[in-house]
Amino acid sequence: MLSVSKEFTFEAAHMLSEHEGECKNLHGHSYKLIVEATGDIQNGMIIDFKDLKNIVKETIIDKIDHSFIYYNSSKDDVEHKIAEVLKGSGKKIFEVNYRPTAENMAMHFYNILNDNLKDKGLKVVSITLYETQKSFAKVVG
Ligand SMILES: Nc1nc2c(c(=O)[nH]1)N=C([C@H](O)[C@H](O)COP(=O)(O)OP(=O)(O)OP(=O)(O)O)CN2
Ligand SMILES: [Zn+2]
Repeated sequence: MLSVSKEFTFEAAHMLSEHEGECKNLHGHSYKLIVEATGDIQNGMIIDFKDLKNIVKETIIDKIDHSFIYYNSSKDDVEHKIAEVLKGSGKKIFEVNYRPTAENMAMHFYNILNDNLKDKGLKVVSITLYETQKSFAKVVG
């Protein structure tokens, strides 16, 4: 199978309130997202890398970069208070209905991109999301 991939980076903060270790604290990551897509070849390309970049930027990166990833059904009141303060002062929040682990975020990004690329006759082969240099989650479609 022939595919194309593009890498993206973004910075974001989150907290894993249920985590028993350090990750229950508010902290940030320099995330790396790798998007792999496939489809028929037209003019020698599955999709122009520039077009793939624009889709991923518009649907994900621009919304999440330098944000607080806020789990809106968190059982942790502190998380809601942080989000409230940030929202109240016009700071950037990326609101989700799941605990923002690498696994859940990778699944969310897979669904967003699959929906968007479908219109162009393309399919997401895999989404890889690095949370740290050594830890990542991967979804294979
Ligand atoms: N399966 C998962 N485990 C953990 C996740 C996750 O999303 N999925 N996330 C975290 C924390 O967000 C944490 O910030 C990252 O954890 P970790 O890889 O342990 O980070 P370290 O930099 O400490 O890694 P080392 O390899 O030990 O340096 C926790 N777990
Ligand atoms: Zn983390």
